[in-house]
Amino acid sequence: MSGYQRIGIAEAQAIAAREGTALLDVRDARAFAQGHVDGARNVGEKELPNLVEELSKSAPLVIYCYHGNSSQFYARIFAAHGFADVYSVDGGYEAWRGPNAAAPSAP
Ligand SMILES: O=S(=O)([O-])[S-]
Repeated sequence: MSGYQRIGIAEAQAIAAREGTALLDVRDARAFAQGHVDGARNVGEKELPNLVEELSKSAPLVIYCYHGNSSQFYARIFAAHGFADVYSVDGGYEAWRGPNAAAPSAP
């Protein structure tokens, strides 16, 4: 099957926790530096050609952005390059971090 799936946060968290899953954060570097999901890798459009060569096409690939729109753009591209298990996270990072995460926690 080609294409990608849109998934919610609970499913995204479950898939991201699986061994071998690649988790991509496609927001800008500044947003990533301010906070991101553990284990995520920050990537941009320029890196797409390298990523389609580098990442496993059979391993799950979970992509999130700010709200779940641009991650679909990336997901479509990976799927078109033969990635079999591609997910775009509905709600993006904003949903993933949850309503209680607005303020960074102080040490
Ligand atoms: O990152 S976004 O396209 O969902 S605003």
